[in-house]
Amino acid sequence: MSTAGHGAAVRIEACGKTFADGTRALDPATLDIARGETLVLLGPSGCGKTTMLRIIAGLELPDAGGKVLFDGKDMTSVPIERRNVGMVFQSYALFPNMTVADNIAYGLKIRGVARDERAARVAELVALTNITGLENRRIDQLSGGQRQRVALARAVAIRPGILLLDEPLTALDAALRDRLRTELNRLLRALGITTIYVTHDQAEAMELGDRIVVMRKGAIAQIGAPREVYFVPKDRFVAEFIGAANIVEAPIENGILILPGGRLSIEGGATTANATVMIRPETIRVTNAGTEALSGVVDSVSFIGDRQRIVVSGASSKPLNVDAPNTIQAKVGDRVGLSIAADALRLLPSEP
Ligand SMILES: Nc1ncnc2c1ncn2[C@@H]1O[C@H](COP(=O)(O)OP(=O)(O)OP(=O)(O)O)[C@@H](O)[C@H]1O
Repeated sequence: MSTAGHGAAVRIEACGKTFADGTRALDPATLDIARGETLVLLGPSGCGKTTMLRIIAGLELPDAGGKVLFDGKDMTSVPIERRNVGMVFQSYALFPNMTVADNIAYGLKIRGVARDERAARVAELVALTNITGLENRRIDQLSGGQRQRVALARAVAIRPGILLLDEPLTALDAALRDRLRTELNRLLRALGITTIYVTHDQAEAMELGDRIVVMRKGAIAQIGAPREVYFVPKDRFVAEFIGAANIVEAPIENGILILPGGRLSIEGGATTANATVMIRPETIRVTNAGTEALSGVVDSVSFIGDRQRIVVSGASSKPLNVDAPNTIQAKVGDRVGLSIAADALRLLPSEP
């Protein structure tokens, strides 16, 4: 028996949502999700992620004119139970008094799958989600992480074409969240189900997503592979939402960024009176003073273990955050040189 490779392609077409009280949760959006792809909807609270997920699930109707298509078939008015979707939410919604095995098999049972096949499917999923040995426990005898594994096993037991996950790891503590994220990644790749994953956690989005949809105030700010949205953010909002970003405002003259602490070459930098430039903290190298075109003074040094965060003032109009190897010796008050490659300076559109 194989559970691999049966994902459906999803298209949402001009799907917007205005609630009865007038709240505009989602501007009309069009989005194609490939068969087997993991697409992450990422954005701050209230940006419309859950609304988009609920429209795909069939829990919410899009405004007039919007369409939801699975493998080219119009599903817009098909109820959730006939969409062949599996769902997992932040809170587990498992049956607390049933055993783990009965929870996982529940959807199979109501679909009339024979007992032997149910047992085989449960055994396979218990192994896949690393909960072997817990089959006969009741849900209320499990830890949070174990419950979330059961919820996942139950959602994929029916072999859905589409798996919808809404912040499934948010309720867990940080260490467990990290571990489950890695496991979930492996599981999604193994199953090949088309997955739409809602989160406000950018690390989760980058690890799990084939593509990330960054959302802001009901609109799509950017769609791209994790590396693309990280290295080539479209605007300041995306730059600051995905990872740490230094945003520098300074003039550019003939391809040279003019900063209080020195001058830097910038790719594609036409002359501009007030350019907005993003610099990721890990692309800045701290060197000896006097060796670089740019210099500043160390404001603070925070040892983080695998690296250190050094804040340097005087180089730019605002202090620069630098992620440096933990071997660099820098003390507060030291004058240091800063080396930044021309392609690490990312010009952003100026905003009012
Ligand atoms: N049934 C509803 N009636 C009215 N407004 C709603 C309803 N459901 C959601 N909203 C509003 O729509 C907007 C988008 O909500 P949504 O739940 O999609 O955001 P989200 O990005 O998932 O946020 P969060 O991460 O906080 O869950 C919010 O302003 C929310 O208050």
